Amino acid sequence: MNTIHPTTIPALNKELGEQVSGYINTLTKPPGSLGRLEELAIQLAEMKNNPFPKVSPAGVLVFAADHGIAAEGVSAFPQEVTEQMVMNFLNGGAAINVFSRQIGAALKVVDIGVAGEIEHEALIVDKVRNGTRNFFEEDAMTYDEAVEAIAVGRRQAEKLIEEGIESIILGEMGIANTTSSSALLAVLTGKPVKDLVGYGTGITNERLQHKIEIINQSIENRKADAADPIDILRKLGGLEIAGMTGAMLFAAERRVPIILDGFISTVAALIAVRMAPVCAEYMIVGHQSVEPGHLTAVEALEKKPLVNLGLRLGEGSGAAVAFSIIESACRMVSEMATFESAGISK
Ligand SMILES: O=C(O)c1ccc[n+]([C@@H]2O[C@H](COP(=O)([O-])O)[C@@H](O)[C@H]2O)c1
Ligand SMILES: Cc1cc2nc[nH]c2cc1C
Repeated sequence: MNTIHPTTIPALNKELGEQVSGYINTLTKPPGSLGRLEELAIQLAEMKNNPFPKVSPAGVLVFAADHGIAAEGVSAFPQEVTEQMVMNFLNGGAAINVFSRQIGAALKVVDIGVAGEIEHEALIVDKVRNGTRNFFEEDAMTYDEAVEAIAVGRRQAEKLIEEGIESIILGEMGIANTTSSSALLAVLTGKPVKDLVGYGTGITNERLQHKIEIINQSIENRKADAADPIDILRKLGGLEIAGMTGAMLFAAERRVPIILDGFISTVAALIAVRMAPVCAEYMIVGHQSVEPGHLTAVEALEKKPLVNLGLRLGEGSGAAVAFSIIESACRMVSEMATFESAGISK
């Protein structure tokens, strides 16, 4: 049996945070006037153990996988779209390609569990299996498969971090993964499914009711142990979700700031945090997704999204758009003049 890699995530350097907070008050602006940018700058300094942290260049890791639960008619799109969108990522035409180029981020696409076989020189194939099983009928993954998918995430994050990225965005692509994420979140938080489920890629109201019923019945069928994040993940999860969880744990171990995207990414984050609570300290929620469960997941992490732009795409797109705000926080500390250096009276 595979075993989960033990995590050794360092605590934040709070003492340095205090010093950076003092320094920010010497910059040429009324104290506190840069609001959340000031909080971000302090949090990043504490994460990176550096008073002048950098988040550029960012790395974007997109994990793609299929879901057996798609067979229950829970998405507005057919399963093949997962594979087709992977080709679009590889050809540079998806939203995440555009936004990654805009922020100068390296983008890697990992096939961790797409149903079909995709061949492309730029695709990282690190596949655990060809999609999860239909969790309405059986466990989505075996214990070994879930642990392997987490290990894939760790391995791919390590490769990207070794290339010198200063922050990481985890994105995903997987038709039906809002169904999986809603089921995971319901068991993780104990909240009613109907309060968490949304339209995903754009289903009708009628289908939404069907999606809620499928999730409720699946939760009853699978009987996941609410106190065991791996049991929940393997029974109701997705391979790309497990991959993101593993990548987040690894990034936190290396003190690399993690920028969360939407609903699926934040549910993966909550699993990582249930496995290793200190991991939450390394996370920043980039944006608030339209998917209703997202806010529940964000609140469970005790976070606040940076922006709300009405996005519900996934791929890491919202995190990439929010990245510039985080970059501004870094530049504020490293580039602004102090009252003393600028000769301005306090
Ligand atoms: O990130 C989000 O908040 C988000 C919200 C709704 C949909 N998505 C994306 O849409 C796909 C899942 O939607 P669905 O309807 O097939 O479950 C998957 O590829 C996600 O990346 C993503
Ligand atoms: C076209 C399309 C693009 C996506 N990107 C992430 N999830 C997606 C789902 C669909 C349907």
